[in-house]
Amino acid sequence: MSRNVRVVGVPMDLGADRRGVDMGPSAIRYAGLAAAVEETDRECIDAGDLNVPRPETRASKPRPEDGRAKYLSETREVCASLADVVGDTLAAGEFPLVLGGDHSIAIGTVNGAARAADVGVVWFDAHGDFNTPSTSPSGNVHGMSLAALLGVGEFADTSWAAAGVDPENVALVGIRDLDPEERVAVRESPATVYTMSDVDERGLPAVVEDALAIAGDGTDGVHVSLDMDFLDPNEAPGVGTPVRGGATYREAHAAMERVADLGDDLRTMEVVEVNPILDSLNGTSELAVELVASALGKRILR
Ligand SMILES: NC(=[NH2+])NCCC[C@H](N)C(=O)O
Ligand SMILES: [Mn+2]
Ligand SMILES: [Mn+2]
Repeated sequence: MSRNVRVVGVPMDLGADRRGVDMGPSAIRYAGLAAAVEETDRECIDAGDLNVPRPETRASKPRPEDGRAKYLSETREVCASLADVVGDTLAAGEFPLVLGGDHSIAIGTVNGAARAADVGVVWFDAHGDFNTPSTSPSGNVHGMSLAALLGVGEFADTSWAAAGVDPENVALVGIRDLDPEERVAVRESPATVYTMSDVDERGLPAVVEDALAIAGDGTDGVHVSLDMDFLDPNEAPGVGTPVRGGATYREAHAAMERVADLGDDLRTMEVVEVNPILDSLNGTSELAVELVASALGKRILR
């Protein structure tokens, strides 16, 4: 993967209950992203941030068509522009690196990635993000994004599903917190779920190798979605929905080193859910930068 990297920030917080995750792109840049990318012998072009409506200035009433999902229409608009940027970046031969923002933006990234190709997805997360408006206990769209882009449940009737993504080519890694109905939905889905118990039994590198093989099987490339709450909160405290028992620092690096082994088959990547307000001295952003570098091929000996 020797393409130039185009960074796209999406200061999105409409899909999460907390303000602050909108500052993620800025904090990740401040933690040295461009220099870390350039250390992997690629040019780092920063496309700036997409425009995201602020919750304080939205039209006062929620739109009835959004049902129980908060800011669904606004999220749809942001994701449509993100999909355009990602699609154009790929068409220009560059590598799109998307910075969140909450995880709802994955709907846009994956739609862009899948616009001109069949893609598989590896979803590193404590959560399944497999709720739908009717199953979500919170109404937060960041907990529905994977279901939305796969067209699960009510999302089957929307145009959210990324056409080029077959759920058979989707693997979730690190899962340890599912809502009751969400658990049923992931089990019924053809997507493969590697929970933290699988990681305990088999080790993370072996699990990640299987996940990447599932995503790459018969597809044109792989999208990697890294929710920073995949990591243990001791390592990554700056996230809105922390869950104990996550990946360690070393496991996360080992996982991203396997991702780097994809080479040119790594099509797109996003890092989401960094919330600098909840962080300790920007450490979660610094870790996000390190993990991006590992995914782009940085190694200890070079
Ligand atoms: N991308 C995330 N951090 N998602 C957390 C989702 C939490 C919970 N399952 C919900 O749907 O509200
Ligand atoms: Mn997530
Ligand atoms: Mn999560």
